[in-house]
Amino acid sequence: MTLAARLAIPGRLDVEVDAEPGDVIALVGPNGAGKSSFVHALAGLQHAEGSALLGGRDLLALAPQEREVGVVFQDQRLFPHLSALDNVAFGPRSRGEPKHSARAAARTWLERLGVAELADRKPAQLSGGQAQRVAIARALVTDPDLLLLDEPFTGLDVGVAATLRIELGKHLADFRGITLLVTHDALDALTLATTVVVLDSGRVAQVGTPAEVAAQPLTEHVARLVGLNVLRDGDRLRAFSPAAVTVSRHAPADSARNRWHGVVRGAAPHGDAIRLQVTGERDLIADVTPAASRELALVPGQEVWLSVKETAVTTYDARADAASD
Ligand SMILES: Nc1ncnc2c1ncn2[C@@H]1O[C@H](COP(=O)(O)OP(=O)(O)OP(=O)(O)O)[C@@H](O)[C@H]1O
Repeated sequence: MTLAARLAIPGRLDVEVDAEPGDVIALVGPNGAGKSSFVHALAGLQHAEGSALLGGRDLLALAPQEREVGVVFQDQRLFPHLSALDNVAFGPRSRGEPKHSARAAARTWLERLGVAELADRKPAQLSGGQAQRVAIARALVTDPDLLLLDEPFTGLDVGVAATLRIELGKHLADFRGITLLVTHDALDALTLATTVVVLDSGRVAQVGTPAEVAAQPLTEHVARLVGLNVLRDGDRLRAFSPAAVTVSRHAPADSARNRWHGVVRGAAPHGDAIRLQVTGERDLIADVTPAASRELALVPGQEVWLSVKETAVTTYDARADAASD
C-alpha cells in the first residue's frame, strides 16, 4: 500500500511525502521544523488540510481511531491501568479479535521485543526502555500499513537506545508497511531509514537516500547532524570532513581560498580524535589527534588557523531539486 501525503497547516507546515511499502522514512530537521506536526496530523492528533492517501483511503477523512496506524509517540503513554500484555492486546481486541488470540499475538510481540517476562507488569513498574519496547510491540501487533515513530529513543539510556535501535532495525527490515520515523539522531536516520526527508521551517528542504543526504547535505542542520563542514559559495555548497582540516597556530602560507581564522570554542573527544568547535569568519569543526591537541594547546579561547586542501572538498548544487546531479 502506498502513501501519498500532502499536508498543510497554515503558517506552520506545507509538506508532501510519498512512500512505497517497506520504506522507512526518517524525518529530520531542526526544532520547530514541523516533524511532529506532520506525523501527528497523519495520526489524527493534529488538524491539517490536504490529503493523506494510504492505499485508496484518505486518512484525513477518518476519525483517529479509524485510521489504524501504529504510533509510538512521546506523549502517547501506555494505559496505566492495563498490564503490558493487555496494553499490547488492546489494538487487536478493539479490532474485534477474541481475547485469547489477541493476547497470544501480544505475547508473541512482547517476546520479539525481549520483554515477555514483563507481561503482567503495569506501566508504572517498567523502566523507560522496557515501556518503550512495550509501546513498539503495541504499535506493531496490529500489522499496520503505516507506522509512526516520533523520537522513539529519546530519554532512554544510551546503551538501551542502542540495543533498541538494533532490534527495531530488524523488525523494520521485515515490516511490509510504511514507517515514518521522526528523529534528531543522525545514527537513526542513517542506519534505520531507506529515505531521509529533511524538513526546515515547515517545508521539505531535501529528500534522498541516507548516503546522499549525508554526503551532500543541503541544510546547516543536517551538515551538523552528520558532522560535516558545509560552506555556501553562491548557489553551490562546499562540504568537507572535520578530519580533512589542518589546524595551526599561525597563518598557513598556501591555498588562500581554503583557510580561515578563528577561535576554539569547544573541544571534546570524538572517536580517537579531539573534535574542535571553531568560530570566526566561519563556524567550523576540525578533528585533531590528542597529541596535536596537546602540542598546539588547543583549548577554548585559543586563536587558530584552519585550512583544507581543495582535493578534500566536495562541491555541489545548493538547490534541493538539483541534489542528485
Ligand atoms: N499546538 C500548536 N499550536 C500552534 N503552533 C504549534 C503547535 N505545536 C507546534 N507548533 C508550531 O509548529 C511548528 C512546528 O512544530 P513541530 O513540533 O511540528 O516541530 P518539530 O520539527 O517536531 O520540532 P521538535 O524537534 O522541537 O519536536 C513550530 O513553529 C511550533 O512552534
